[in-house]
Amino acid sequence: ALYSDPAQLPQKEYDFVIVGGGTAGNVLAVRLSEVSSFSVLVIEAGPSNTEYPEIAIPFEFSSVLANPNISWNYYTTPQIGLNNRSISYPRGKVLGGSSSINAMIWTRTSVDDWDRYAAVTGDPGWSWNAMFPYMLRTEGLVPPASDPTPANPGSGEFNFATDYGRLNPAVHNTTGPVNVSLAGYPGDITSRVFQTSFELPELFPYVLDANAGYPLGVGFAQYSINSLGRRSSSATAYLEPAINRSNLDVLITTQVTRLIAAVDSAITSLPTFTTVEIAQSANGTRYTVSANKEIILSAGSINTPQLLLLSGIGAPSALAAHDITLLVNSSGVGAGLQDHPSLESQWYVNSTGTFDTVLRNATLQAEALSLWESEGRGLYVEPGDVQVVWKRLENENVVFGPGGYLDPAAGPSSPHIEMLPNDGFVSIIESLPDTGNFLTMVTSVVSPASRGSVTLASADPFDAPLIDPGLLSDPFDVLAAVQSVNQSRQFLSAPTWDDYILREAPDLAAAQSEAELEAYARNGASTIWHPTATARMGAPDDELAVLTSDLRVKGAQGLRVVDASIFPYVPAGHPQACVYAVAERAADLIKEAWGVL
Ligand SMILES: Cc1cc2nc3c(=O)[nH]c(=O)nc-3n(C[C@H](O)[C@H](O)[C@H](O)COP(=O)(O)OP(=O)(O)OC[C@H]3O[C@@H](n4cnc5c(N)ncnc54)[C@H](O)[C@@H]3O)c2cc1C
Repeated sequence: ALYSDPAQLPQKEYDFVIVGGGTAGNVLAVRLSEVSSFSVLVIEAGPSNTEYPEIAIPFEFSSVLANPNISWNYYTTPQIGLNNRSISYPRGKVLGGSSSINAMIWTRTSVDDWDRYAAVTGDPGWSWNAMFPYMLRTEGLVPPASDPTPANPGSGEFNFATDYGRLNPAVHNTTGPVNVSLAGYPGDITSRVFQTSFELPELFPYVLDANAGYPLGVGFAQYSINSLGRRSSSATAYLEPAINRSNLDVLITTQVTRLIAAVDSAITSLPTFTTVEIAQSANGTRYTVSANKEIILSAGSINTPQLLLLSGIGAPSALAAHDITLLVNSSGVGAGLQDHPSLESQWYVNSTGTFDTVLRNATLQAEALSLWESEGRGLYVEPGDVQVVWKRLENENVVFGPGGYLDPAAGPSSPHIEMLPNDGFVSIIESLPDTGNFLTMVTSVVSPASRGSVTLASADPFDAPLIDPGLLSDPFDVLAAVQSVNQSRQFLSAPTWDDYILREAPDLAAAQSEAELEAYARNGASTIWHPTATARMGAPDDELAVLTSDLRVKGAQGLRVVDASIFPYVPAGHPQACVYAVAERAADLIKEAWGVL
């Protein structure tokens, strides 16, 4: 059942206490409560997703992510690589967590990404082949909104209405909880993006399905969106159907303030975490709830390291600075934050068919919203993009050759760069100009070399931690960001764009020399919101690994981390599908540990 007041909770003890009803937390809640003898409590700091119906509208995601009632409203520290700018750093604070506020792009990344996780942890269970069944388990592929025709491979000329060679059904599952679909609205540029892969096949080959482990090329993006054009989140896909289970309780609008080790911990060699302290506000009453079996931290890549530190798990100096008693010496907590720097570059286009036209016209917006509501059709069923381009750097041999950079990508199947062609003006920094129609290339460095950190600003759990993603702090990432702009220009040089592209937006047009492009990147870059690796798993002898490969906190008992913090490297793609798959595997690891699998 759902509770919003800790005083109303029917039990003080559960087998499993899950901290965070977000992407991973809800998967665990549902999988663990499948075992009728387990009792499970989820504690979520934010409200219920059902109180915010706009969460369901894909096209509204940019206002949803900025809604202060369902986000932690974080900012980064001044970023040296971004000319000392502090940038907004939204994280979901609502049931579903960031899966309720994200841009819904669904990518499993590459074979090499997963095989690297297996290699660095020494656990073959994290390899692509071993994780593939979990990627399938979480997914329920459905036809896109307003497009119920089954897949029908085609090639060459692209016709949105009849050509469905847009994914490979053999690598998908139709029966899992999260609805995944292709974009349900054709947009203005879809056929030209597709055509580019035929006009420049050496540079931008067509890839039928980027979720088959080999993403490089131009392909149709997949989204966590259902056939009615509604967002599918861990709240709607996992939690809602299970919320009435008698062995599952969910407590919302309540923050876990620290984890408490059992008093008799001192007599065992490792502290055993058995209890969570919770509160609804900084000065509110503190309550406690206990876990008979395990506490599972699924608070996300910012709040998980914050909670570990607040609970005495971290580097001795980081804890001493805030007078927190050290229980577990773990210097990797918060240390390895990795994120994807992104840039938005705009071109003026010779069309009125982009979404800019709708965004400037309240009547058209109301019509689009009503079409979405009544029929699940039209512009509002997708977030503004349809396809995605995954690329490695040009002149790789030069970039990574003798005297060059170390290649931060996991291997040859992993991209360095992502390009997302958007059907209108998209910018985190500027608002929509009064006139003109646009194409935006949202580009990101998806295999970055930079790393940053999450540290405590104070010992008060209601204070935001210090978030330093280190964006563009490594020179390789600057080079890759510059190349992402060069490659966008190359992409739009295909003949199919000749009668469509008018000119570059002024700030882009001014960025021509290497130095100008670097300045353009540093002035314009932000994040595509993929922080990871703040409590990473690793091999037993890896001192900076916070977790063993079965996601237990090293040096402690009774405590696991299951969320985006666990990745040793940021996945070279959008991480949500990876987080779901990790949580599915984690549920099996936990069931196995307690003898029910
Ligand atoms: C704006 C945005 C856009 C994105 N776009 C995409 C995309 O298009 N595709 C993609 O694949 N990925 C995207 N991502 C990333 C992806 O959504 C995340 O990597 C993923 O959802 C993280 O899952 P998680 O379980 O680690 O954390 P979350 O889903 O964030 O869950 C953590 C939960 O824990 C709760 N919590 C935190 N601290 C506490 C506490 N102390 N007590 C109680 N509860 C707590 C939070 O409120 C939250 O609900 C995006 C992210 C954002 C923010």
